[in-house]
Amino acid sequence: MKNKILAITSGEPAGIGADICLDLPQHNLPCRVVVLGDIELLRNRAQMLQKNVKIREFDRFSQPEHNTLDVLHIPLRDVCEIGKLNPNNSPYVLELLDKAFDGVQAGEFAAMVTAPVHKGVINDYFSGSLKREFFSGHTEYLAEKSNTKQVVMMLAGGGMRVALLTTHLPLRDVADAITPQLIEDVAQILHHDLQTKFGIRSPKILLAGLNPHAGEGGHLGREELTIMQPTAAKLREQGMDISDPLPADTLFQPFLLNDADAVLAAYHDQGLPVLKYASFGGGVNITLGLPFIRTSVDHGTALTLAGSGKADSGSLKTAVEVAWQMVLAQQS
Ligand SMILES: NC(=O)c1ccc[n+]([C@@H]2O[C@H](COP(=O)([O-])OP(=O)(O)OC[C@H]3O[C@@H](n4cnc5c(N)ncnc54)[C@H](O)[C@@H]3O)[C@@H](O)[C@H]2O)c1
Ligand SMILES: N[C@H](C(=O)O)[C@H](O)COP(=O)(O)O
Repeated sequence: MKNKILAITSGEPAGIGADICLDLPQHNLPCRVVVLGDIELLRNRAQMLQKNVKIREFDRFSQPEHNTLDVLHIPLRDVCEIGKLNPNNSPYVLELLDKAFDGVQAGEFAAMVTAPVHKGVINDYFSGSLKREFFSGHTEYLAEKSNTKQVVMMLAGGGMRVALLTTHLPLRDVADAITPQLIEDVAQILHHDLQTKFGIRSPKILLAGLNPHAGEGGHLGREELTIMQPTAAKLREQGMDISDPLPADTLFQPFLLNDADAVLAAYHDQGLPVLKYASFGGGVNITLGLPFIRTSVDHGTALTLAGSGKADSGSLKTAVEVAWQMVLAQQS
C-alpha cells in the first residue's frame, strides 16, 4: 500500500491532546502514525509527565523507530498554559486540521484521526476577530472543507454503533431540522457505509423517535407520524432494513441491540450518553460520508486533566485502530 501513514491531529494545546498522543508509541499500533502539532509543546509535556519517549521531526523516508513519536511540527501561535484556553491559538488548532486534510486529499496520509478540540474557544476567537465563521465541530468543518453536503456522525463502543440525525445543534432547533430529506440522506449514508466500510451485507438500523414514547400515537408530538414513520416506510420499500421510530428510552436494550447493526438517534444527547456510559474512554467517533477516512476520540479536551498524567489514551488508540481497519477495508 502506498500510504501507510495516519495523520493524528493533537487538538487543543491546553487540553489533554498532547498527553494522549505521547502514549501512542506504547500502544502497539497496527500502522505508522505521525502527530501534527508543536514539537516543543509535545517535548515539554513529555518532560512534565516523565514519559520516556523519543520525539523527532517527521521524515516520511525515515524508518519507524521503537518508542519514538514522529511529529510534523506546526508552531503554536501564542503562549500555551496547560489547562488555560487561549483564543490566539485557535488558528493553530485549525491549521492542524487543514494540514491533515490537505495530506489525506493529496494521498500523503491514509486517514486522519483527531484528538479533541475546544469548540468554544475557536468560536471565541472567531467572534473576537470579527470573523463571521462558526465552528460546530470537526464533523461539520471537514464536511464543509470537502464540499460534502451531508455527513453522518457515528460513535461506536460498548458493543453498539450510534449514528445521529442531527449533530451539534441547540435542542430548540432539533425538531425543525428533522425533515424527510434529512432522514433519507443520513440513513442512506449510514446504510452504505455500514456495507462498504464495515463489511455488513444487510445492515439493520433501529430508528429512534424524537418525542417521548415515540410520540404516543401523536399525543406527545407528531413528528413520528408525519415525518419519521412515512420516511422509514419509503426507505424500506427501497430495500433498507430500518425500523419505524421506536421509543428511545427502551431502545438501548440488549434484546433489541443484539439484533441490530446501528441505532439512528434523533439528536446528540439522545444517543451519545448511552454509548458513552457503556464505553467512555474506549469508544470511537467516525465521520461517515466523507470522501476520506476520519475517526476521533470519544471524549473532549478535559482541561483539568492536562499535564496530570490522569488522561486515558484508550480512545485514541481505538480511533487509530478503527481508522486503520477502514483503510484496509477500502483497499480490499
Ligand atoms: N473529538 C472532539 O474534538 C471532542 C469530543 C467531545 C467534546 N469535545 C469538546 O471538549 C470540550 C470539553 O467538553 P466536556 O467537558 O463536555 O467533555 P470532556 O470529555 O472533555 O470531559 C468530560 C469528563 O470526562 C473526563 N475525561 C475526558 N476525557 C478523559 C480521558 N481521556 N481520560 C480520563 N478522563 C477524561 C473529564 O476530566 C471530565 O470529567 C468542549 O469544548 C467539547 O465541545 C471535543
Ligand atoms: N459530538 C462528539 C462527542 O460528543 O464525542 C464531539 O463533540 C466531537 O465532535 P466532532 O468530531 O464533530 O468534533
